[in-house]
Amino acid sequence: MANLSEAYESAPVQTHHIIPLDFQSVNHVPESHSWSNSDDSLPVQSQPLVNCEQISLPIIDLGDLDASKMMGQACESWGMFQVINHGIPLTLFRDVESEARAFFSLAAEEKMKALRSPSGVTGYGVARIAPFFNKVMWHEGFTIVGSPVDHVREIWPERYHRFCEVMEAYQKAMKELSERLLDLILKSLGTPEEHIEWLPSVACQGRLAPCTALQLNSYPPCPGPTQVIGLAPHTDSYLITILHQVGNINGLQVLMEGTGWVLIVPLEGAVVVYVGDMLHIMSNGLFPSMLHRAVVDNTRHRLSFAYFYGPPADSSISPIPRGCPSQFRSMTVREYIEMKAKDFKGALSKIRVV
Ligand SMILES: O=C(O)CCC(=O)C(=O)O
Ligand SMILES: [Fe+2]
Repeated sequence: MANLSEAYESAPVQTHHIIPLDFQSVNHVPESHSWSNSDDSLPVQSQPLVNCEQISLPIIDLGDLDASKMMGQACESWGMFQVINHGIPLTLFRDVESEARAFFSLAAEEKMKALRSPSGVTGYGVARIAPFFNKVMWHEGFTIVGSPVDHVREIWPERYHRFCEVMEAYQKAMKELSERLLDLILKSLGTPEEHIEWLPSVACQGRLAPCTALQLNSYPPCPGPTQVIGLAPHTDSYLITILHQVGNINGLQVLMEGTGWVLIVPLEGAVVVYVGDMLHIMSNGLFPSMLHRAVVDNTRHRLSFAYFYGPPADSSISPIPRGCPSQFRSMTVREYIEMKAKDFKGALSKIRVV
């Protein structure tokens, strides 16, 4: 996604919206992080942050002959599903976990050496959506677009190779999985392949690179978990997100119409796949891009890895013609990312035409 950098450069973030709290040095929730009585409010304030309802998301076996149909149904009804038999070795998840833990357990001043720049994408920092809220999230992250080498070498001049190799292997595996999943999801929509030249299955030599990013999320244990929010409610921007939740620590919640916030309990070995805004647009609103958030634990350090996959930066996205009027105008991936970086809550409604 190196070629999307300009979209982010056009919306630089102030340094205080990048530097995370030094979590190791606090034993109470500072006012800046206490969301309990803030105007931002937690959108559905009446909903408990913890002990909320749990749901069983559809679990789809990638080897199932009906996988495409099942994915289409899950995307339509839930905006998400879990995948098993995805072919990603458990050892790869463990390697990413061990590198992520090595990084996030460093002292704050060490992690600061890998800080994201105000107009950059790769590096250490709080979530990009931070400027849109008055309160600060109980979260630190490491975003990787392309290679993290320049940032990690600052910290580990001797052993940065290992971190980079593991992240590269994970990005490669996630890219392949994203493309398999997208082929199946788009098939379920009856997409005429020749209309989408960037589709993996139509891939030809010289194909433009898709926009991808890997986000390592860290939610340190919190002395007041009900006062804080790990990641504030948001939808993801690209086509699909593949999320791996480390261990059996609950955290991911999704806002379901009529029910409220529900917990997506981690399932060992499975990944959660969700529809992002661009797939919502392509499906002409048929597949919802769900609002989701992360809550934190009071004793355990939760990690999650989110991989975002989108079309090449200059390709245009628009609803796939399926006989109904288009709900969205077409725009390039770059334009959409720029809009969302400036107005993350209003971007989708700005391009809605009906
Ligand atoms: O940590 C989680 O469960 C959610 C992460 C997420 O939504 C994101 O990185 O966009
Ligand atoms: Fe997300």
